[in-house]
This record gives sequence, structure tokens and C-alpha cells, in this order.
Amino acid sequence: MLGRVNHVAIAVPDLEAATASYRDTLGATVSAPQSLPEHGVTVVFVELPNTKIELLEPLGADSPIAAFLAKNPSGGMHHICYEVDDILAARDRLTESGARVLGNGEPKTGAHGKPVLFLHPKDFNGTLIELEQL
Ligand SMILES: CC[C@@H](C(=O)O)C(=O)SCCNC(=O)CCNC(=O)[C@H](O)C(C)(C)COP(=O)(O)OP(=O)(O)OC[C@H]1O[C@@H](n2cnc3c(N)ncnc32)[C@H](O)[C@@H]1OP(=O)(O)O
Ligand SMILES: [Co+2]
Repeated sequence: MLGRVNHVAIAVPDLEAATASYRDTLGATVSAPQSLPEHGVTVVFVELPNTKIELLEPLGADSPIAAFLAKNPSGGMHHICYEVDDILAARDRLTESGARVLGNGEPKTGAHGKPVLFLHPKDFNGTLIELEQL
């Protein structure tokens, strides 16, 4: 069911500072910031030869990353995103096996304009999983 790792996400308290670290200290290519109100985050993508790093900063009062940052004030690894060919088939298989698909179970449009879903971290060894259909 799982394809390539699309991105690894890091929640950060200060997106501008984190972007500068990756660009200026680590010498990486970074995208412009993209605000995604439906997801409650602003993101910057760091482009790597084999995958991407997604830097996430909270946006708005109900950001899903606010509680995570309250527990990890200097930031931390937040989720890993795997590519899938058929997100609805993946969702149905996961639901049947007892895994919790977050939200109402319907995919939302993610940062790349593709359908995404999230799986509860407690069902996957303490790791929040995002699935993205290419
Ligand atoms: C830009 C769009 C998109 C993309 O295209 O790439 C994105 O990536 S958006 C990214 C942000 N969106 C999301 O994270 C959506 C899914 N997340 C959620 O629905 C919630 O954050 C959550 C995972 C259900 C947690 O919410 P909540 O239950 O309200 O928070 P708690 O603090 O009570 O957490 C319960 C429990 O789970 C642990 N936890 C929370 N987040 C993580 C995490 N990222 N990784 C590992 N574990 C996590 C948390 O510590 C709690 O555990 P206990 O303390 O042991 O109870
Ligand atoms: Co993501």
C-alpha cells in the first residue's frame, strides 16, 4: 500500500528562523511560505535530492500543531507522509483493520494540491502518519 516517503514534517515555533537555518546554515533550497488556513498551518518545503522536509508553523487559533508545540516548545518531528496510489482504498483497508483515520475520514486537499489523510499516532508506534495520493 505504501509508496515513497513524500515528506517528513517538523513543527517549528518560528518559521522564518527555521527557514533561514535550512537555507543559510544547511545550504538547502527552500520554498516560499504557503498559508493553509484549512489545515491551520503555514508551511515551507525544504527540497532534498530524495525527499522533502515540511516546516510547519501554527496558523490561527485552532491549529492542530498548537498542542504539540506547547509540549515541545523548541519544535520537533511531527509526522511522516507516505505516498499511496489510491487513498480511498487505503482508508478503507486501514479502517477495517481498526486504525483511526483522523477527522471525518474524507481526504482534504494538502499542500501539494493532492488528497491527504492522517492516521492517529497512537495506532502507529507514536508516529503521526499522513497519506498523500499522487
Ligand atoms: C499542509 C497540509 C498537510 C500537508 O499537505 O502536508 C499537513 O501536513 S498539515 C499538518 C498538520 N495537521 C495535522 O496534524 C492533522 C492531524 N492531526 C490531528 O488531528 C491532531 O494533531 C492529533 C494527532 C489527533 C492530536 O490532536 P489532539 O488529540 O488534540 O492532541 P493531543 O495533544 O491530546 O494528543 C493526543 C496524544 O497524541 C500524541 N500526539 C499528538 N500529536 C502527535 C504527533 N504529531 N506525533 C506523535 N504523537 C502525537 C500526544 O502527545 C498525546 O499523547 P499522550 O500525551 O500520551 O496522551
Ligand atoms: Co504534511
